[in-house]
Amino acid sequence: MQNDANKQTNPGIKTQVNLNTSASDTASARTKLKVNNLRLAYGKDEALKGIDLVIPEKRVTAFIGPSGCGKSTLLRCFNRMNDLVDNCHIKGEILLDGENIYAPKVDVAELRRQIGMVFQKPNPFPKSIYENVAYGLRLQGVNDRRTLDEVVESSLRGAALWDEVKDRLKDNAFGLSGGQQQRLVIARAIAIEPEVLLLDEPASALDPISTLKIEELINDLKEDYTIVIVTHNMQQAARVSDQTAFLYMGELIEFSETNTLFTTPAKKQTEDYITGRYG
Ligand SMILES: Nc1ncnc2c1ncn2[C@@H]1O[C@H](COP(=O)(O)OP(=O)(O)OP(=O)(O)O)[C@@H](O)[C@H]1O
Repeated sequence: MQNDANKQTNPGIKTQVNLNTSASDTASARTKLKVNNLRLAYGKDEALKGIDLVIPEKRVTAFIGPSGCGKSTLLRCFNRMNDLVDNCHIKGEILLDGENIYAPKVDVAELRRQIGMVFQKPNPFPKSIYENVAYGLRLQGVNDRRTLDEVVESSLRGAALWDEVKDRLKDNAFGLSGGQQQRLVIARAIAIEPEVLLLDEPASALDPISTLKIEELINDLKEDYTIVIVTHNMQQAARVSDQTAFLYMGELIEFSETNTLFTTPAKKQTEDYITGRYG
């Protein structure tokens, strides 16, 4: 999905790249996810045409590219969300810590616990702030009050929301602002201790200040989690990610360090896209 207000095609991008992680940092990172010749078709329409990609652990990887190029489809493959789509055919493999997540023996519910997902529009449950965060643990059968209290607090702190909600934990989550709701959803995701967080345009429905908070949060979260983010906003990709994949019409055109991709792209198609010539 696309939010034109956030769609950035500003050639000035080159001055705003994230300089936090060097190429050698990423090169030395352990591989968390490995995509091997991944092909996906909705019916007869190929949306992913043989993707190969390595996602390093505890780094932020961004997917960019024009609308319809397959960013969200690729993201959804990592926790098998596309399994829920009728007539969706997938070939190839995705290895999580070396194990193919598409192998028949894989427990998909457990996979989705390990690989959490946050969507474009905040989707808290119609419950209290506390119960939103406790939800996953309760599903796992945890009902001990002290354990729940501890996890709710640490998850809300982890999502940089605790100070804003600690005195209103029993209030309905719908009373929070959009940006707070999105951080609540992130708290709900991290409460069950995933290893990977998939973020599908997590800030595109938010105002600039909430967007900034989410970007700061992403930077903090990568200490503990492997993060993959889809964004239309190239400045955002440049600010938050360590490496960036540029997709075009179902193909991975270029994948490199974010600094490199935005300053000296290897492919003309990438350069055309980041300088706003199409997209
Ligand atoms: N559930 C679906 N059924 C059929 N076709 C789909 C489905 N989801 C996506 N597609 C198609 O797959 C292609 C890739 O879509 P996808 O949403 O992954 O692209 P995207 O790059 O994330 O786009 P956007 O930036 O607009 O969200 C598009 O042609 C889209 O129409």
